[in-house]
Amino acid sequence: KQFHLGMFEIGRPLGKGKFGRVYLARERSTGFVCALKTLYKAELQSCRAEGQVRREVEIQSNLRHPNILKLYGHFHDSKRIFLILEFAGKGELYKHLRRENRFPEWKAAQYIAQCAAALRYLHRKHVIHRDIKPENILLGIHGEIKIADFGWSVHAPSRRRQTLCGTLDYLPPEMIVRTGKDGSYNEKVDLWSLGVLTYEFLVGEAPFEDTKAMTERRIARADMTIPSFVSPEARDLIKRLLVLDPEKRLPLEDVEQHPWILKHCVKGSRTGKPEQKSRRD
Ligand SMILES: COc1cccc(-c2nc(Nc3cc(C)[nH]n3)cc3ccccc23)c1
Repeated sequence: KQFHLGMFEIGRPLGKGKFGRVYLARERSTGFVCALKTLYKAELQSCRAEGQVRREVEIQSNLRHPNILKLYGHFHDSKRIFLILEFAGKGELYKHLRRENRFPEWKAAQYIAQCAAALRYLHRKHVIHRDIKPENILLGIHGEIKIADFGWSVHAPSRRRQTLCGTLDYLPPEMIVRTGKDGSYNEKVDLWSLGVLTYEFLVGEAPFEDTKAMTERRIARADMTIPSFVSPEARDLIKRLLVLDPEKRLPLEDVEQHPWILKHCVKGSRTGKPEQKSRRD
């Protein structure tokens, strides 16, 4: 299907992404609301990120899962590339996390269960996300998780080529120090990141947050302390994901069946969750 800018009514800018801005948009003929992400070609060339964007489009446009942000299509003009993306009504998860400081266990467990389901779907398609962190997760209008930003995703197994920029907090040991026989790694990197995400949801900061050098050292030793206010069940899950040996990390099927997840995610079970009032947002 051919798309072009004239097909869309551009709404308010939602915010600024890495290589451009994101706008609310409506497709004129159908009234369909979406998010239009603009990427400036010049900037992509200067950061040699065209390959990442090509991969993002190729991978994300073939994915269909309720917890993965849909990419409906793309087009470009002389200066920009446009990605037509699903609109997630509640925006960036990390803004909610910063505002609330940390999530109650029932909310964190529901988010982690949805991330695990999305990762299971990705891994079945041999796609590694490689960049699971609050900044790359959006929230749908009903508070459901939408994993976005596949700029770093690749087909497994893989060897990293692009130098890593931005935070190391979420990277597993095997992506920091070349221990793997040929420095390659597999989808188990996403299991480590899921452990970091669980910790950050419950504690409000990443487990290895420190100076760059110290973070690398602490990751390489899985050196973290879990505060005493974290429940024993949640602590158990974190410890089973933040394991140095990728092969010994808890598989996603077992994450979804973990006592901490079942306690908070199975309908009607004792969750201690405040009755969900039908709040007007
Ligand atoms: C930096 O702040 C940014 C950047 C990009 C998007 C938002 C944002 N996004 C969305 N939804 C989206 C975004 C995409 C690609 N699909 N659905 C909703 C929001 C609501 C309030 C504030 C901000 C929002 C913020």
